Amino acid sequence: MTTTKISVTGGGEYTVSIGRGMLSNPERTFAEALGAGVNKVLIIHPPTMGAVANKLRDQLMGEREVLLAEVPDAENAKRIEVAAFCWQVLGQADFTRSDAVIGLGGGAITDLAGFVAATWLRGVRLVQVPTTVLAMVDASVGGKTGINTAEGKNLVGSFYAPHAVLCDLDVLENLPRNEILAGFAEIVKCGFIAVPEILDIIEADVDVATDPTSDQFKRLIELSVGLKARVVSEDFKENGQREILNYGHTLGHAIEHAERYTWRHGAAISIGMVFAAELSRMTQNLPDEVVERHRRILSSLTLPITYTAEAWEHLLTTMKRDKKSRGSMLRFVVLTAEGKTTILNVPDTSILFTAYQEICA
Ligand SMILES: NC(=O)c1ccc[n+]([C@@H]2O[C@H](COP(=O)([O-])OP(=O)(O)OC[C@H]3O[C@@H](n4cnc5c(N)ncnc54)[C@H](O)[C@@H]3O)[C@@H](O)[C@H]2O)c1
Ligand SMILES: O=C(O)C(=O)C[C@@H](O)[C@H](O)[C@H](O)COP(=O)(O)O
Ligand SMILES: [Zn+2]
Repeated sequence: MTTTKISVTGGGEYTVSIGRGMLSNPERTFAEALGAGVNKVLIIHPPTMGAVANKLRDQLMGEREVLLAEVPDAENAKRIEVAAFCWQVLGQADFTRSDAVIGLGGGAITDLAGFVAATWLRGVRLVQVPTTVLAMVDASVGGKTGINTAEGKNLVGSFYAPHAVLCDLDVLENLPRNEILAGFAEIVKCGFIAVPEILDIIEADVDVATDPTSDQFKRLIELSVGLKARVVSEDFKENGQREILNYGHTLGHAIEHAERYTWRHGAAISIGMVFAAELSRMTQNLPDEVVERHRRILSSLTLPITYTAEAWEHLLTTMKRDKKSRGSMLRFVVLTAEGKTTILNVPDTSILFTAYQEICA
């Protein structure tokens, strides 16, 4: 299989490589990705990637010193204590500005590793090696890094572009099916906000589309990364256009917070997208069939599309802390048509409650 290379220019120039065999035969690919002059590398990984990280360390050792930092799994990695542990490892091993961090894992790990690389000595080289569908199509690209706080999702972070992103599709072989499907929430997001071809491919045959060995799967990864690359290259720091990538996230992040970060990100934003579609129907005359298409496609991926009525007040409180808010004004990404977005300012939250009732279980 040929490796697809997608260029990104936001926050620096780098390439996202999508292919196979990069981890089983890493020496050349990683030497190229790390670039010249790197003497020390810290691989940050979750327990599930321990064996892969060990093997990678052994293969990269020699030319450079390679250390591992195993951190807690999933959202438990996105905590200030875990970032502090990584800073301690870097400090005790005398990492300098010519050294590098590799983020090897799902989106939680690439967000954490990005944050650690952005903050250590105010910025060291970062190579992202995403190992989930979600991290390949979204989290590893575009330079949003961050951790959660008790008050909300990703409330602390920075924009810090990687030096390279390596998506080795072979690593998905052991990714549980529910994680593959959760990652598809972000792929569906790309479909509704800008690339309807994505929706057609999933609808044509959901089993083939979600099979990591199929051509359709690779095409979906490429289409999603391609969209993200275009958007973040134009608006790295989210001053406008980049907000479209937050479709479904205003409510989705509030659900993750309500569930104390135990839910999969993709599951929460699946519900968030149906909510945003309902809001779009009410305010932008988005046709019923587009709203129903959200429900049909997300359900075909076994993703949730409803949430509990009792949670509303908590969700509203949390949504006010969303990064798109300006003062007391809540702002939502909504659709004017399939593939077309706009921003909805919401001075009066009663309309949000009406839309929420449409998604209550
Ligand atoms: N920075 C961004 O632009 C951006 C974009 C989207 C999402 N995110 C963030 O990404 C996170 C979600 O990422 P995620 O869905 O990848 O979750 P995750 O990182 O929690 O990984 C999901 C699970 O898969 C396991 N895993 C990872 N790779 C595996 C593999 N190859 N084989 C077997 N198991 C594997 C992990 O150990 C974990 O249990 C959220 O924190 C979200 O906020 C960030
Ligand atoms: O890259 C972006 O921009 C996104 O919004 C992509 C989202 O899928 C991602 O979950 C992101 O981390 C959300 O960012 P936040 O600024 O709302 O925390
Ligand atoms: Zn997301």
